[in-house]
Amino acid sequence: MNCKPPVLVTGGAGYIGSHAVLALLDADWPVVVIDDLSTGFRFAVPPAVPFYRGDVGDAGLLAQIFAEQRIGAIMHFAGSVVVPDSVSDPLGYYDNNTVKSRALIAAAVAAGVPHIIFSSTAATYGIPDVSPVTEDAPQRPINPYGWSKLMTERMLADTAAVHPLNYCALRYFNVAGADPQARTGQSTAGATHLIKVACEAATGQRSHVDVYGTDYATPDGTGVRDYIHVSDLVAAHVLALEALIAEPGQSLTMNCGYGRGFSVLEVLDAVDRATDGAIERRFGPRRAGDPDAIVSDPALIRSTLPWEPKYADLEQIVFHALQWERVLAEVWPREAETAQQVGSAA
Ligand SMILES: NC(=O)c1ccc[n+]([C@@H]2O[C@H](COP(=O)([O-])OP(=O)(O)OC[C@H]3O[C@@H](n4cnc5c(N)ncnc54)[C@H](O)[C@@H]3O)[C@@H](O)[C@H]2O)c1
Ligand SMILES: O=c1ccn([C@@H]2O[C@H](COP(=O)(O)OP(=O)(O)O[C@H]3O[C@H](CO)[C@@H](O)[C@H](O)[C@H]3O)[C@@H](O)[C@H]2O)c(=O)[nH]1
Repeated sequence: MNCKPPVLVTGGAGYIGSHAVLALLDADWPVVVIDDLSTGFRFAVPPAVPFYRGDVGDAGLLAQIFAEQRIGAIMHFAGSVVVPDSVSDPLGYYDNNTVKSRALIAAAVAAGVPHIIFSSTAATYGIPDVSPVTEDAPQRPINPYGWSKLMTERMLADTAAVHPLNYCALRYFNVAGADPQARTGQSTAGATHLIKVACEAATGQRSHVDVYGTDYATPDGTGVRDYIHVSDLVAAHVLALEALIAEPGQSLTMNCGYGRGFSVLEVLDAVDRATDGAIERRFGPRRAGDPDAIVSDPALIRSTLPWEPKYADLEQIVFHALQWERVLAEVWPREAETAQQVGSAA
């Protein structure tokens, strides 16, 4: 008999959340999803998983889910994720990421749900003085997105201090790639993430890739980031959940990255090698708010969790991202259409 309690995955129809659902199921955790499908896709969640289409800020719905499903832990992915949009619509971002996270935390406290894992971000560090970045580096976000996440980290810390709840805030660096079995991937329309954009260009869905800035203080002048494979990232979530359950008095805040940076040009070279192609590169000005380089120091997560990344390799990240792009182009548009028809009929 499976005695693991059901895990509520908020944003489980999105890019990272849908991988978390699969990782939890693969590890025999019962899973329940809440997602408003604002950027997610119903087809990304296996049909057998209980699915609530709704808002993570809806206290009544949350109370209903906690009672109906006997939720024992939450993985909170739901949110708005496009940094430039947070600059043009700060109140929308504070609402969706901060105010609704507050509602979720309050509902968890009211229902006695004892564990929360939260999607935080390297964007809470802003432009770091030193890279690799350790968790005790100053957190000075440079956009509302980063602030909206930092405030949620703070709410969790203050809440855990006075309620019987522990949490794990995972500060993701640059998430990329897709499920190696191509069961899910990044399906976001109009995505802005470099590896997704480059894979769309390599598969003929875009004419070119804009390279934002060539005068950064990096070896080739383009921005350097620490790309983490989404399957390794969600594996860390499952281990973090086990750690929270094992040590209920202890909360955790950890970077999620590999500790190795790649420049924009190195990423484009890797995609070219994988496809034996040559993506057109258009060199342009810097994008506002981009740091030169941001790379994680992964020492804490490596010493805290028995986490052994399986795909810590740019070639594999690109391979899986391209594999998903091909699946998405050929198969999923039909699925998406069907799912949308079902959704609108419901
Ligand atoms: N992708 C990255 O590189 C990255 C980096 C750092 C942190 N994160 C964080 O990881 C989380 C997941 O990001 P993603 O890349 O999978 O984005 P995504 O847009 O693919 O997924 C977000 C999901 O949440 C759902 N959602 C949004 N608002 C909701 C609401 N109010 N109620 C219910 N559902 C809602 C969306 O429909 C979507 O399915 C986000 O919190 C994001 O801030 C992502
Ligand atoms: O078309 C593009 C897209 C990106 N870049 C560059 O590629 C790098 C990576 O950019 P992107 O993939 O957009 O990621 P980031 O801006 O680094 O932000 C991501 O990674 C952060 C953590 O580091 C998360 O907080 C954010 O949610 C997530 O979007 C940066 O140097 C960009 O300037 C380009 O040159 N051209």
